[in-house]
Amino acid sequence: MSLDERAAGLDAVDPLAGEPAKFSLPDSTIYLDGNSLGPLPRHVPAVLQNVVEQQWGHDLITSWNRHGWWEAPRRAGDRIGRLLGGAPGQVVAGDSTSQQLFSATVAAARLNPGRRTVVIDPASFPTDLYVVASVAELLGLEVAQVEPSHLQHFLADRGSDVAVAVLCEVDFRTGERLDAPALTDALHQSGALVLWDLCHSAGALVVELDAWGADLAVGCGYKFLNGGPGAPAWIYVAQRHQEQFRGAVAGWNGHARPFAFEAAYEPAPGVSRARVGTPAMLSLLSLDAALDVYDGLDMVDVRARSVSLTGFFLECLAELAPDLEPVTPREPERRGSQVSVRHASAYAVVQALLARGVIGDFREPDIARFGFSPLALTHVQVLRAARELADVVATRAYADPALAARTTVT
Ligand SMILES: Cc1ncc(COP(=O)(O)O)c(C=O)c1O
Ligand SMILES: Nc1c(O)cccc1C(=O)C[C@H](N)C(=O)O
Repeated sequence: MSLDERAAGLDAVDPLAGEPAKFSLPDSTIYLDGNSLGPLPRHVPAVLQNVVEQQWGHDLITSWNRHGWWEAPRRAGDRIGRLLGGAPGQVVAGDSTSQQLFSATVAAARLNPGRRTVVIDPASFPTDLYVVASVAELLGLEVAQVEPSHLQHFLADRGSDVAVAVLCEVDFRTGERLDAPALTDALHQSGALVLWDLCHSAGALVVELDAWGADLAVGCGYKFLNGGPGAPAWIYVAQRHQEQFRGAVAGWNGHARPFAFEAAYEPAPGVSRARVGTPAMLSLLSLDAALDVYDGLDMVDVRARSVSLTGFFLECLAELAPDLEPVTPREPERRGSQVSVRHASAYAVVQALLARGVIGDFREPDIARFGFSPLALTHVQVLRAARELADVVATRAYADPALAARTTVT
């Protein structure tokens, strides 16, 4: 069977074949960067227009009550929680991932007093490394950079001093996925807590935070959750830790009685205590609206689509560009919703693809990265993207010196 027939066949039997129509993307574009900025769900502009003109413009301050603005962080949080295997009441949306990570790391150190080490994977997204270093500096803790494959060994030696490990489930460069339940268990056996960064998981992978027994987790709203540029992040605090949870910043939105305007801080019951200040409401309501796309969907089906799209891309590359080196694991359970390939001119390869309407991104030093929004793409588009990539490599279209000049920031 030809690749064209395979692509058409996969789209024809796809139980979620109607999902791509929910997104607004230019016809001329194949968008493979949903792990940096998710595409725009078609219905969101109308919702935002109403938020701006009716809620802000007309209903003004009454919208905090009338349009549920005050509850929006918890409302969006519960909707995100459902996608992460978290029962209601454990997730709240707000702030950036970096800020949530900072708060969650501080909270973890406080939840596990007497232990002086924070473990982090050196391959983490850099903000995680910076945040953990700044928490350690502030609280007088020590940072240990440990590769996940060495974690068991490290814990056998120094586990009794580990307060928390901060781990990204999916490597943002390679797309490799960790065995989160096994690592969570190993850390718990040493008495350590785990803080999962699920930026590259939420909305694309089957995450089971409650079933894993995760302690804390954070992630962003603008990647696979499609909340829009700069959409708020979120934090998960397992029910069992909520009464002791104290984040880095005690702000009035997290107070037990915010509108009593009391001088002394008393944390709100439950996960609301992880709120800090006034949320960026337009962005939060954009995220909340974008989450409608997931209503009624089971993450098992979403993940099946992600595996099918990424697997088909790998299959196409194996046939069309056999010399290209994928760095993403071929085993579906070991990869996120991303395929990365290594190429000495990866930056120029990505630029050449951009000129042909295929949007991926480049990651230092030599990675061309393609992120698959599991609901927005078709297998026919995936094949077209693979053909363009194979052609760019085979014809050395990337060798044009104009493409090698580093002119972009992302
Ligand atoms: C794994 C990971 N963590 C954290 C971040 C940073 O998030 P923010 O910019 O919301 O702080 C990103 C992406 O920017 C990321 O990929
Ligand atoms: N957050 C981003 C931004 O504000 C601008 C450009 C890119 C981003 C990203 O999210 C990058 C992303 N975390 C990555 O995995 O590379």
